[in-house]
Amino acid sequence: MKKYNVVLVGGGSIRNPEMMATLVRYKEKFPIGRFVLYDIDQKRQEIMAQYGQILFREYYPEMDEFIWTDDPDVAFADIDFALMQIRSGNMEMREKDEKIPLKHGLVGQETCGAGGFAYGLRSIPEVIEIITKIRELSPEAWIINYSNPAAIVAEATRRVFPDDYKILNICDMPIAIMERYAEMLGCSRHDFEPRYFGLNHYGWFTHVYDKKTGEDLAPRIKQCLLDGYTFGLGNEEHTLDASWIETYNTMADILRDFPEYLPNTYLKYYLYPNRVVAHSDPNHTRYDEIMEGKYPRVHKKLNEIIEANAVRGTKYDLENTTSVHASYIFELATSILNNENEIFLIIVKNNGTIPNLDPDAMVEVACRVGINGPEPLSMEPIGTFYKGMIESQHAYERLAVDGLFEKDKGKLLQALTLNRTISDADRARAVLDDLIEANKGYWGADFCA
Ligand SMILES: NC(=O)c1ccc[n+]([C@@H]2O[C@H](COP(=O)([O-])OP(=O)(O)OC[C@H]3O[C@@H](n4cnc5c(N)ncnc54)[C@H](O)[C@@H]3O)[C@@H](O)[C@H]2O)c1
Ligand SMILES: O=P(O)(O)OC[C@H]1O[C@H](O[C@H]2[C@H](O)[C@@H](O)[C@@H](O)O[C@@H]2CO)[C@H](O)[C@@H](O)[C@@H]1O
Ligand SMILES: [Mn+2]
Repeated sequence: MKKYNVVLVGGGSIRNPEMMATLVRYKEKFPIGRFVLYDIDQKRQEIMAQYGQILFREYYPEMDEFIWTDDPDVAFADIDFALMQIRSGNMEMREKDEKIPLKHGLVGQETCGAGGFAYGLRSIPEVIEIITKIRELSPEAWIINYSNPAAIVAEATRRVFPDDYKILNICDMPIAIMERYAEMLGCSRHDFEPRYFGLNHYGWFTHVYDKKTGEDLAPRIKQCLLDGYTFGLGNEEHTLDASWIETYNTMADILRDFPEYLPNTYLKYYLYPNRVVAHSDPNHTRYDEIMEGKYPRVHKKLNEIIEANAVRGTKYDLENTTSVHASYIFELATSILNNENEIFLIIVKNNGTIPNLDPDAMVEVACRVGINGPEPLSMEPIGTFYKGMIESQHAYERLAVDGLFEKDKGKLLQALTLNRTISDADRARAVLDDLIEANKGYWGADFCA
């Protein structure tokens, strides 16, 4: 059986332990020849590499080679799959993305509103540079990108690599929501076949079909939510924190106001920005929660494994090492390679899938995915409320990318003014000036006032 060469771009990511452990679980369906961690920060990926050595020695002796590097020429040569998870500007900039808007009384979030805008303008040049390099060295590689904010990153990759069907932009939020529905109904998310539409972090489930019977379970899920079902802590590292639990539980509020479809969690930032700001602490955001929780928790576990291995050469326990996020990525990769044509939600060029939206918009919809890439499932036209919401957000996304590519501050101001979390030109101008200052050296242009 053919073995595949895989590079994980952003090798120091805090999600890497679960990615590597999931790689092991998929070795039958997705056998690996060479596995590469690539990061601009070798020091950051050192601990991941040490863990990987232990893991692969014990559970993946069939792997030919495992390396970690900060050299793109080494990392991207002769690659079949690139999985991209970079955080441009790292957590230091995430803190600014979250706290600067809050100073202006605006939503401060990693991927939405003014913070997501700043992050997007940093991500786009770096993602494009990496994909360009991958294409130079491995023209046929599949590139699965989930570096955020995926919506405007996808808009940029569509423009720069228009015919490249092997670049897939994805998000795990809908799948993480489906995992929560499955807990609610006492089944598995693999029992579901979703239908979904929107932009990334800005969409709705229209149906959640039972794969075996064809029954649409959406009405039951809605009823449970409206009857007061509450989400508690999840089983995974990323669902252990209070802010995420609150976000999951906001889905019921959204549904009470807009009962037609099951909402994505992120709609809370666009539908209730004032409430979100009122409940935010400008000095303690998701950034702080991660630095106090997820980062030390993951590093502690890795250090324990590395120390135990040094003393006893222990067999490390693979239980509880995967995640919805990692599983989803490998489910997608294997559906491509084995031409399984399973359904995934992918960010693709609309091309008439949602008939009454711009054909060029990068929409997130249900697609069958096999060796020839994603094939979107066509939909009925969407209603006026959803169309209006999506069109204004899509205009924001396009203007943000236009402004970056054309080095046009006026378009950046137009973008932020249109964003529903802002909707006011005075506030858009003020926050833009602060973001320009904070992002000097990142946006690829000097957007002086
Ligand atoms: N689309 C989704 O649904 C989804 C889900 C989870 C995570 N993400 C995204 O994945 C990314 C990683 O998240 P995380 O919390 O695991 O990150 P993290 O902050 O723990 O790690 C990110 C890594 O990226 C590296 N990096 C930064 N710029 C780079 C560049 N230009 N080239 C190579 N490496 C670079 C950093 O050095 C760091 O090691 C973020 O963009 C996050 O938003 C997206
Ligand atoms: O605040 P963070 O950095 O912990 O997470 C931000 C990401 O949140 C969404 O993702 C999922 C996560 O990846 C998944 O594993 C699940 O278990 O928890 C998160 C929320 O439920 C989002 O889709 C990503 O785009 C964000 O980067
Ligand atoms: Mn996402």
